[in-house]
Amino acid sequence: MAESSSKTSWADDVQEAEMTRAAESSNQTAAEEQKHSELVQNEHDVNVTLADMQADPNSPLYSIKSFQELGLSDELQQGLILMRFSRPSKIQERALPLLMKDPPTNLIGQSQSGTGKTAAFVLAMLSRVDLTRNVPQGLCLAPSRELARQILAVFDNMGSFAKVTTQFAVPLAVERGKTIDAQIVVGTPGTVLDCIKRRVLPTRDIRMICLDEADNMLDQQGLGDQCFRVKAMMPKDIQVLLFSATFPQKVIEYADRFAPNANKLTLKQEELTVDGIKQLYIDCEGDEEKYEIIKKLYELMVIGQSVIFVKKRENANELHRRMTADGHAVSSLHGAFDGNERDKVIDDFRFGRTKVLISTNVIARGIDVASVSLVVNYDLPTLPDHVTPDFETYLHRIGRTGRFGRVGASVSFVTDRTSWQQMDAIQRHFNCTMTRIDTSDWITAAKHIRTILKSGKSAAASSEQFMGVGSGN
Ligand SMILES: Nc1ncnc2c1ncn2[C@@H]1O[C@H](COP(=O)(O)OP(=O)(O)OP(=O)(O)O)[C@@H](O)[C@H]1O
Repeated sequence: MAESSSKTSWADDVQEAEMTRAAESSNQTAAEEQKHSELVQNEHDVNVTLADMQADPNSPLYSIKSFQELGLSDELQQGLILMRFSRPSKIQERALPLLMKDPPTNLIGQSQSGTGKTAAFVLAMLSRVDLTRNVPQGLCLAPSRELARQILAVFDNMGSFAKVTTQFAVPLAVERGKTIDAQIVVGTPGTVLDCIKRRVLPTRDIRMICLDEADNMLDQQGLGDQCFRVKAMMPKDIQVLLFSATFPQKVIEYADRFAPNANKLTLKQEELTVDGIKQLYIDCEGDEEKYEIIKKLYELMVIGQSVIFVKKRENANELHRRMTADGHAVSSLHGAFDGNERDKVIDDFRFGRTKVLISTNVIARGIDVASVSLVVNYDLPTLPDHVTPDFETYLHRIGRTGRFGRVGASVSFVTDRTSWQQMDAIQRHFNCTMTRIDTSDWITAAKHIRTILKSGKSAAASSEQFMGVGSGN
């Protein structure tokens, strides 16, 4: 796999929600501290009951088949062993036979966050590669550099025994003047389009195109146009795959146009939320109290790993600055960082070298870090009008925890009438209830969160997933 570094900011970023709204800490006495220290263990050590979950017909991880029955080659099955996947999840069990049968048929695949959609399309794409030909045969598009890079790593790991070659296609990753001959190309739409236009990426032999986070890409003017233009340059009979946890009504028409006559695996609205994620909220008076509360939260809780979502880059910078000044080890990531910085920040987080990541929506979708046990909506996500709640982004954000059967919690901050209304709308939309954390009694509040993170029939995968980033990183 050839991946070169990047030194510029990213034109292909997922659009960040552009809205603005954004904190008194009580001093801890020695006695309090002692009590707190009893509360603050890393609670997210996971129990092993994945097998039980996969036997529960109501779980999105349920399956009755084995990977062997899905007709994958020995090399791909070895890749699964490398990844430590013993049984398929529901989406994998359902999607794989549809994707692998001939003649190839388009597929629109929806399943809850963290239930293994990536492996479904990666395995399907790998299974169609003609290993004797060193030409691009599969193309996968993702809305952000981080997600494209993560998907590439899954291709590299799953395809390692089959010796499938891959190429990363984000700005500056494609060597100047060199024609891409890797069998699988993973990138962001703008760069891929550019490579095709410059005739660096030959499309003649591409048989399959997959859009991950398809609703997000097709719904955004810039990204959507780029995706349609990329597809227009593909062979006419290409197999099209669209995957996401969400397909809101307004995107369905685009999806049907992009993937005509597709088989569809979809979810009902009430099936969208993940049971293992406990949704909490904290009510506070305004920005200053909000900051004091988050500071307190991190003083009191040792949280495995967590992501704090804010609305804008400036807010990420400011929160990073304040928390650092107050002695918290935090990192931050957003679209203004250059490619190398972004890779370093996400790798440090992925490999546990950093524990708290403050970010914009740039990592709201798809990013898979198993030990994230808490997601904080420091600012609730909104549409560009800065008022209407962005339901899909909310779901994707909280889906950064509770991956593949793990437990996790999300905490959303509400500070005023508008954010109350947004939270209320989110609850009604997903028919879910967010539980209030009473911050007037921190001992109880911390205990409450701890209990949530420890409890639950939901459980982790039988082992930590092998989730390296691609070779050369
Ligand atoms: N069959 C399996 N057995 C064990 N673990 C699995 C299996 N399939 C996927 N996983 C693991 O589950 C985690 C979540 O998978 P993945 O990122 O593909 O979810 P997703 O459905 O694409 O999520 P999102 O909607 O957030 O993009 C990953 O760490 C992956 O390695």
